[in-house]
Amino acid sequence: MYKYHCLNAISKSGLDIFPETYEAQETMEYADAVLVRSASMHEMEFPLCLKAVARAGAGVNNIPLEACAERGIVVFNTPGANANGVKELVIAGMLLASRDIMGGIEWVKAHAGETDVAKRAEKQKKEFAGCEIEGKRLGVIGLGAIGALVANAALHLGMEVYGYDPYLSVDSAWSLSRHIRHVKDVNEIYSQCDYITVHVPASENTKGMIGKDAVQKMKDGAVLLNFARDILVDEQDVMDALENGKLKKYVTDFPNPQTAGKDGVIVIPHLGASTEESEENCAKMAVKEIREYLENGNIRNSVNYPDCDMGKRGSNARITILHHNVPNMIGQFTAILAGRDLNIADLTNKSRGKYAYTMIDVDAENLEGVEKDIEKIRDVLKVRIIS
Ligand SMILES: NC(=O)c1ccc[n+]([C@@H]2O[C@H](COP(=O)([O-])OP(=O)(O)OC[C@H]3O[C@@H](n4cnc5c(N)ncnc54)[C@H](O)[C@@H]3O)[C@@H](O)[C@H]2O)c1
Ligand SMILES: O=C(O)[C@H](O)COP(=O)(O)O
Repeated sequence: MYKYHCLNAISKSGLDIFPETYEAQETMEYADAVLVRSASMHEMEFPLCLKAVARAGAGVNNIPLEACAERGIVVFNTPGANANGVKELVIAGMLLASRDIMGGIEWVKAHAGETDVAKRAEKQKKEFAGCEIEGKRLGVIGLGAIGALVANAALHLGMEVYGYDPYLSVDSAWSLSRHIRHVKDVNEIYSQCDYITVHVPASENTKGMIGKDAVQKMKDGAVLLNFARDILVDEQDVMDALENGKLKKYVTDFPNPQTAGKDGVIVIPHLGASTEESEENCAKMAVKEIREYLENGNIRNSVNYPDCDMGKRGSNARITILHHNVPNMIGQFTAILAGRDLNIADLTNKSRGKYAYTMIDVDAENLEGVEKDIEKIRDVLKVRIIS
């Protein structure tokens, strides 16, 4: 029986994929796997039994990736599973920044019940007028799952689209329309675009990437959209730019005391991925990743260990070893098996930075003592025998 714990509400259609051999737990204490959305895990203590954390979503800045790796906990995310939900909200964000739709709606609410509301609205509406996005230039920083969808959708809405991503993946490159202008210097986005939207992961490298320097280079009256993470933007610099009229609007999906309720800022309560479809897609993908890892040892879409796949486990026992990426590990593992006269049917080893993963299928059912012997090897972080 496997045990899992949900740190956030996870869509039922995903959890329903767990078979009867899985049991939900009220706490993490005895869990083999944890499912999480945005709950911060940085201050949490992890039990020894925990083997996997699946982020039902994209951003993993709420999870201590290295600490998990050191404890032999594989962290997964669900790439692209909520990208369409975010794309649609980004388009909405551009429209909300272009016309005072919200101001207009508030005005109607305030005058509800007045018999001449229709006549007064016709007089008042000039106060809420704005511009169209067709023909305007959009700059997309980060052309991954979300950025690529936003860029393509904006083209279809008649915008001219510039895209910047120095680490563009082959998959994203294939998905991008050839009509998107591939920009090599982000300053071109700052100086040329009417709308700028950021879709990069939050990390030490990207923190504060849009600050005073970037804002000063932007066109007067530009609109900045941030549906990625608030820490990517130096929001004090953006507030100053709104106050002095350099920027027209800042649209953000991340409320905080600095921006909430402030003039010129449209703050959405982190709704990018909060659609039925995105929540289902993320939950289903997260549950499948956990099952694949717990039942077969296969790692798909990890963010702290290499992906590694030996297919479904057959009648052989499968040994899986998470370890540091240092020399002579495989030699030590195979020596333990050779010493017991065990035949290796298949073996795979993959590495990613400081960490590596070895999977070994062995022609035997009884591997008594093997797990303990491998655990004793220096630089081994977690061993499992799936049989
Ligand atoms: N608002 C929401 O609800 C919501 C939902 C999903 C994701 N997000 C956020 O959006 C981020 C992006 O999501 P995604 O699914 O598109 O991820 P992704 O991994 O598919 O794409 C990220 C892209 O950013 C690029 N990149 C990295 N550093 C860069 C840099 N310095 N300059 C330009 N490009 C850079 C990468 O090459 C990659 O193509 C997530 O990390 C998360 O923080 C927010
Ligand atoms: O990174 C993500 O996937 C989003 O920010 C969504 O977060 P949520 O799952 O908490 O809505």
